[in-house]
Order: sequence, then C-alpha cells, then structure tokens
Amino acid sequence: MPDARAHDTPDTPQAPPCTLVVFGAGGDLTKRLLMPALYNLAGGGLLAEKFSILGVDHNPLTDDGWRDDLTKTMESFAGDPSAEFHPERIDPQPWGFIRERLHVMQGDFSKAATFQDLAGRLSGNVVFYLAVAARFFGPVVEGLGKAGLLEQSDGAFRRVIIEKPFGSDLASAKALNETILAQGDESQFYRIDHFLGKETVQSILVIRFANALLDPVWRRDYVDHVEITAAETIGVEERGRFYEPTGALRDMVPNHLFQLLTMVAMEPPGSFDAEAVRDEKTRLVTAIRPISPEDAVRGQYAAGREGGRDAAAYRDEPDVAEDSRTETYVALKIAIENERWSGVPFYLRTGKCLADRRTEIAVHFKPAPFTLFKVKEGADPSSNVMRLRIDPEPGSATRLNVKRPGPQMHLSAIETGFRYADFFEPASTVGYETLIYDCMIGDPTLFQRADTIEASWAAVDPLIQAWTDAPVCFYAAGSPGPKEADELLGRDGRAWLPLGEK
Ligand SMILES: NC(=O)C1=CN([C@@H]2O[C@H](COP(=O)(O)OP(=O)(O)OC[C@H]3O[C@@H](n4cnc5c(N)ncnc54)[C@H](OP(=O)(O)O)[C@@H]3O)[C@@H](O)[C@H]2O)C=CC1
Ligand SMILES: O=C1O[C@H](COP(=O)(O)O)[C@@H](O)[C@H](O)[C@H]1O
Repeated sequence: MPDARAHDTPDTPQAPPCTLVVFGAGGDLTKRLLMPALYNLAGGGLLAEKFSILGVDHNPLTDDGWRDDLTKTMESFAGDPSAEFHPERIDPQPWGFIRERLHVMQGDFSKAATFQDLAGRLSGNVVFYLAVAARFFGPVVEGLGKAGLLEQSDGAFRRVIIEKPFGSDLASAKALNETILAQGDESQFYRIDHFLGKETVQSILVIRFANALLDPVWRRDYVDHVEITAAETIGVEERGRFYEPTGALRDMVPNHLFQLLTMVAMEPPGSFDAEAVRDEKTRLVTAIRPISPEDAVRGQYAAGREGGRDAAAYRDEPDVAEDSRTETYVALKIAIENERWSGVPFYLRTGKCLADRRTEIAVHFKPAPFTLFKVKEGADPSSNVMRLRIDPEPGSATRLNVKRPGPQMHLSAIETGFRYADFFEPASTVGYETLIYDCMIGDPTLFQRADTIEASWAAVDPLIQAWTDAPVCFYAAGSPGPKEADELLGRDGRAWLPLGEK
C-alpha cells in the first residue's frame, strides 16, 4: 500500500492543483525518488484531480513510452529490500492516478526554444523541479525567467525546486544565488536538502522543544560535547564522475551535516513560521568559528574487507583517477561561538565504505557532579549520552546509570530508548513526499534559504582552500575510518562512539 503517513492525518489538506514540470524526466532521481514520492502522495489523497506532470528531457521520450518505463521501474521496486522504496506491491489505483497524468516533451535545457515551447503549454500554478546536473541549475532558471515562466499573475504561483549540490564553494553558491534571484523572488526558490525530508530529522526539534525534561539541560552547563555521524557502508559505486571533483566535504558537510547541526543546536524560534525557523538556522551557522585544518581530517578508503568480501579501493572505482586525492571521509571539530554552546565541541564525521551504516547525533552530557557512587578509583559512573538515531533504525537511546542488583552499591550503565517502529507503522516513504507537498502548499520551512547556504559554505571555505592538493589519510574499506580521526578526539581526551557496534 502507498504510504503517505506524514500527511494522511484527516486535517492535512489536499495540495492546490498544479503542474509539476520535471526537468530531467529520464534521470535516475526522477525514477527512484520522485515517482515513488508522487505515488505516495496520490495514495494519501493529497494531490488534486487537476494535478499533472510534464517531463522535459533531451532524450526522445513519448508519453506512452515514459509511462511504460516508469511503470516497469515502479514495479521493479515492489518487494526488493535493496531499493530505497520497496512497498510489498504497487497499488494500481494511486499509480494509475499518476500514470495517466504523465506527459513528456523533448527539449534541451540549454536552448531558448525549450522554454518557449514550455511557455505555450503551461498556465496556472506550476512547480518546476530541477532534477538535473548542477551545471544546469543556473541556465534552466535563466531560461524560465527569460520565457516569462516565473511571472506569477492572477494569483497563480510559479515555484522552483532546486536539487543539490547548490554550489561547490562560497563563491559559486553566491554566484548561483545571484543568477536565480535575478529571475525571481527568494520565496519562489526551494533549495532541497533531502535530510530535511526525513521524519526523524524533523522530530529533533520536537524532542528538544516539546520536552521540559530536556530543554533546560541542552546547553554548555550540562553538555560536554556532541557527535554527529553520517557513516555509510557503500562506496561511490557508479558515481565516480560526480564524486571526483566533489568529495565528502562538499557532498555532505555544508548541507546534510550542517542541517543536523542546526536542528540540534539552534535556538528555539519564536514560532514555527518558516522565516522564524530559517532565521535561527542562519544565526547558528553564522556562529560557527572558521574551521582550521588542524581541526579536520580528510580520508580516502583503501582496499579492505566489507561485509565479509574484498572491497576495492576508491582509486580503483570507475571514473576515479588512480592517484586521486579526493576525500571519501571527513572528520571535523567545530566550535560554535554563542552563549549556549561556547566551549562545547561538536565533532562531525562522515564517510563512505565504513564499518557501519549509521546516521545519528550523540549528545554527551557532563558527568554527574557528585562522586557519591565512585566505587573505586577509575570506576566513575558513565556519563549520560543521548543518541538521536536517524538511519537505519530511527529512534533514540539514552545511557543512564543504575544500581546493579546485589548487596553492594555497584553501578551499571544501561541504555533506555525507543524505536519508531515500535510505536508507529513502518513507513515506505522516500522523504521527498514532504518536500514536494510543502512546495506545492508554499511552505519553505524545510528548504534552505540563500543566506543559510552561503553561511554554510563560508564555514567550510577555509578548508576547501586549504585542502587543494592536500594529501589524504587512508583507511581500509570496512573499517571505522582513519586513525587520525581518533586522534582528533583523543587530543581532547575523548573518543568517538564506536562504529560497527550498536
Ligand atoms: N540520483 C540520485 O539519487 C540523487 C540525485 N540528486 C541530484 O539530482 C539531480 C539529478 O540527478 P540524476 O537524476 O542522478 O541525474 P541524471 O543524469 O540521471 O538525470 C538527468 C537527466 O537529464 C538529461 N539531460 C542531460 N543533459 C540534458 C540537456 N542538456 N537537456 C535536456 N536533458 C538533459 C539526462 O539525459 P542523459 O542521461 O542522456 O544525459 C538525464 O535523463 C542532480 O543535481 C543530482 O545531484 C540528489 C540526490 C540523489
Ligand atoms: O546527498 C547525498 O546523500 C547520500 C546519503 O543520504 P542517505 O539519506 O542515504 O543517508 C550520500 O550517499 C550521497 O553521496 C550524497 O550525495
């Protein structure tokens, strides 16, 4: 069954009628993520009868051909646990709803004729989805602007969803913002970060601000340090061409990891108004002290063992140079210069081909102040750690000390927590449902504003500059990462939570 749990509560209104124009109709994102998301929205009854989809691609597709291709792809997901989206079966009703609304036109993104052609076909509300390589973001928005397709008249909206990566450094992100904002207003542009479509990421603000138990201790007086991990077991697979000039820092840090950082560290906004939330995010990112190369580790996977099999080195992957210095791993120590977090280090790590697939935030609290329970030298009670688990098993776990049963006052550290799956039905959503729906209803809360993106690039720019031609530290595929990353925390008398263990 399609699953639009995020929206299928009775008070969730249907999105207004609109045309979704998908640039990159024949692409991977369209097949693997956009179509499942639309299917789920249709299943939740959240798309209007007058909703339609118009694909644009330079490949010669026909309406029937595109419909058949997408039907086959959707059906191939059913029951395939390796697919991002794998319902038990594809329900013909919502898929039929989407299928009959699919239309496609051939067009080159770099040709003005494509946009003139589009202008002849569109009226009313339109969301343009740029499921295209980043080099086309600027040209497509310029094409739309010059053809008058971003003019909002007679109460109709024209909005543009822009995929990632948004720029490759501060200068390019600024230039891209300038290009797009010359064609329309900030309120028309929805810069996507798919981490914000994850239910558990959105839940961080609820956990922080809706629990009186946590809110007062979420600050430097009680928090010792925070770890943010986005570890993957997969390598770059077939994406070497994209990954070589990109690397782990650009691919994951100023976007996904900083979004997690803002959720866990921002001040409470005055309201859940989109601009109030985004103002606080920008304020937080702006408070990051420029990251010094001494507080950063860049690694690259060498050959190793992963999942009981030999795993290739990054340099042996397709489309990767044999002497590549692109990093597939980053570890950072970040300082936030504000009243709440001054003196509390935030350690971030992300990488490919690691020992574990895990996205989580671990808040390490300071030790209890009183040593009443210090049983013997070196046997202090463990510090409390609250782990907000995002992937692969959403939930949370908190380490507490309890008395071990027995005549003596001996302590044990236990973990108490919850798994979303124990309380809510498992979702087969892909995360893009929320984002597409929010754009249709004009709610930009979960999208990146121009100033947040620029502040994020500004924070990592010193590293990008310092790392041009810098060597990488190697780590074996399937390992927890380079030893230099352990030393980064070791210098501060701390250690990462181990990867490869629960
Ligand atoms: N795929 C994914 O899982 C994810 C992708 N993204 C982002 O989404 C965007 C799209 O990615 P993805 O779907 O993988 O990209 P693809 O290259 O698979 O899709 C782009 C589509 O546009 C077509 N195209 C290329 N050049 C032109 C042109 N000049 N005029 C018209 N059509 C053209 C391509 O055709 P052809 O194949 O012939 O070149 C292809 O069909 C990127 O920005 C990516 O970073 C973000 C997160 C995940
Ligand atoms: O955007 C990206 O994210 C994925 C990781 O996302 P997840 O939702 O699977 O955790 C990463 O693999 C990819 O390199 C990056 O471009």
